[in-house]
Amino acid sequence: MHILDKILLHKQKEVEERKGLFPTKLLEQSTYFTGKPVSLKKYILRPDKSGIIAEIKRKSPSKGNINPYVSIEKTSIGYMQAGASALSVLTDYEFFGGTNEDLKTARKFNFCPILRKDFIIDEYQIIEAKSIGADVILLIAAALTPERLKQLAEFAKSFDLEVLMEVHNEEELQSNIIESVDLIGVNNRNLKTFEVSIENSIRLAPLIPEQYIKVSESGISDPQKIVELSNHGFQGFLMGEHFMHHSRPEKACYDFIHELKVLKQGSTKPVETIK
Ligand SMILES: O=P(O)(O)OC[C@@H](O)[C@@H](O)c1c[nH]c2ccccc12
Repeated sequence: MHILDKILLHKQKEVEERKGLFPTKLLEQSTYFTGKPVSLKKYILRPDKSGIIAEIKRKSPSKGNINPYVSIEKTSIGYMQAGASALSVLTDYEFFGGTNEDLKTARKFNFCPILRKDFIIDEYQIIEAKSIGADVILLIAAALTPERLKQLAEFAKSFDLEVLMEVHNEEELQSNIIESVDLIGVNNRNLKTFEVSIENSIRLAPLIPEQYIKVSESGISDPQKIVELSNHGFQGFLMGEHFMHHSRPEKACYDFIHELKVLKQGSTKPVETIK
């Protein structure tokens, strides 16, 4: 059984359990139900930001423990101060060590778009995302049928949440081109082999219709790759491990964005004359 199937099987049980413990009536009392979400689409396009969606990931099935005791407060604030466009917070506990509390903490300390990174298979999880203060949800094409993906995307839109749809290949992309999706993310990580290659993003880029913001996800650790991906039309870059492996992820994020700025300036600055 592949890892995604394992995760989805567990997620079904987890969601049923949570529905009993925290009924939607209770979730709907959260103050976040009345607030307006912050738009990831807008933030990604802001010229003063890097386009980087910086992720908080404590552990993963491919790497095991990455930074299990990370401070959400310090990291999330530091990521945004470093110039990230948005935050992504894993809320899956079983496989990634994240919790809803992690996202709530990030929300408490930051005014910026926050992506709830989880495996969404049920409307209940969208209400939950709203109740903890998320602005964007992830829908993974490999985890859903096109019909189900459309239903969940429309449900999210009815709560003013934005939708990032994740695809791995042409087929997933082409069977899910729908209006209720705002951003399309190409995952560079093969979920079966865990191999990462940004060539996956580059291959799929021309097939993504203009109206979607293009996000390249996973395996990015070199600022030069961001420049390359930008040249192929990507505006958003989802990065986790490269920062999280560091004891101070926010510092790694700062250094990375600094390097990226220098690279970008280098390509536009006129050559200095030697006096
Ligand atoms: O840590 P990386 O290689 O920089 O990748 C970040 C992010 O793309 C990855 O965590 C991710 C992409 N899609 C997901 C779906 C669920 C959980 C995690 C993910």
